[in-house]
Amino acid sequence: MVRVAHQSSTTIPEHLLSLAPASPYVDLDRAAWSRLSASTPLPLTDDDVDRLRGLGDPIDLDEVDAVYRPLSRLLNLYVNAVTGLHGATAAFLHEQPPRTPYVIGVAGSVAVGKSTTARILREMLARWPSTPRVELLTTDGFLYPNAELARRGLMERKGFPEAYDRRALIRFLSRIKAGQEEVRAPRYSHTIYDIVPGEEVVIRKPDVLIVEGLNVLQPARPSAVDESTVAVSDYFDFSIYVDARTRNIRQWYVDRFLQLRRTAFQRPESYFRKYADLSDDEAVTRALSIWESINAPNLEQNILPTRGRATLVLTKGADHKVQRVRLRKL
Ligand SMILES: Nc1ncnc2c1ncn2[C@@H]1O[C@H](COP(=O)(O)OP(=O)(O)OP(=O)(O)O)[C@@H](O)[C@H]1O
Ligand SMILES: CC(C)(CO)[C@@H](O)C(=O)NCCC(=O)O
Repeated sequence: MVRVAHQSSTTIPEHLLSLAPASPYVDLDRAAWSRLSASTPLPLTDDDVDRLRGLGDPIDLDEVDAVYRPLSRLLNLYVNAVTGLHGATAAFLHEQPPRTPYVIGVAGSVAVGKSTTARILREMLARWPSTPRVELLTTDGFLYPNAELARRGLMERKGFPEAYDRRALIRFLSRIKAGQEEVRAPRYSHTIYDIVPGEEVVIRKPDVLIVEGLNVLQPARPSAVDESTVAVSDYFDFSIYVDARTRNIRQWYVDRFLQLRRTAFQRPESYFRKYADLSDDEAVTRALSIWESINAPNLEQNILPTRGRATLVLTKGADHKVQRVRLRKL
């Protein structure tokens, strides 16, 4: 038997160290990241941030200034660069440049704060002269209706990849990218916990479309032989993964459940009406049980493994503030 001596990393020769795979990301702490946009104006006010904040998310103008101002500047540079590239292709082909929306994906766990990130970005990007029309879409609308989930035995798998009509989502995105005048998607309601029959979201040729969802960075299924070999993220020009420690996200989920119990769950049409009258202890137990049986396994098995596919990773601390930003540079 050959014994391999333990070698500390300090003893690895310099020329071998350079062979280690380079990370595709540049890793910046909050202060370094926020210094990158000194000359970019901050277009939002305290009132705007109050309006855009999600339930339980303490985001404030300071956070928007430190984290979202540089991000909106970076995205503005990218949008202009892609427009230039489309112009180059069109000039080469002797064609008019196409007007296709710039598509941004926002991924991350349930309760991590994706929708707040998406709403803030929408507002910031809309203030740039080159992208006045920014639309937002959540992939919740592409969940199968509850009746179909029940038929497939998937009611306890909401948010898992198999609970979505992936083909319909891909069809939707291909129409968006083709520059179709009007593209429609089903509407999901958190209150009734289901697709709303007969209602649609209509997207009309925006300059930027932000697509937010748990599953947006999932790779294509390798076994499929039809259009589903395409991944949702193939339609993205840029993607953001909102990241945090699982134990913090679990806490945010439970806190939000307690808040919803006093608000949305009270509505007669709420699917969770049955939880409205639970005591604090009972509500915490119920929320933890949903978290541990559905949202945590989905995070671990399906969402976290897609983090390395994102263009940008925002890492939040226990106080929801972004502590670290990783930007793909390769
Ligand atoms: N059962 C519910 N009833 C009413 N509103 C809800 C319910 N669950 C979530 N919401 C609201 O809908 C918003 C979006 O919730 P959703 O579950 O899609 O977000 P998420 O996936 O947890 O992501 P994030 O918190 O990252 O935006 C939340 O901010 C919350 O206020
Ligand atoms: C609709 C999703 C899947 C994503 O937004 C999520 O909010 C959800 O309902 N998850 C299922 C478990 C739960 O009710 O938290």
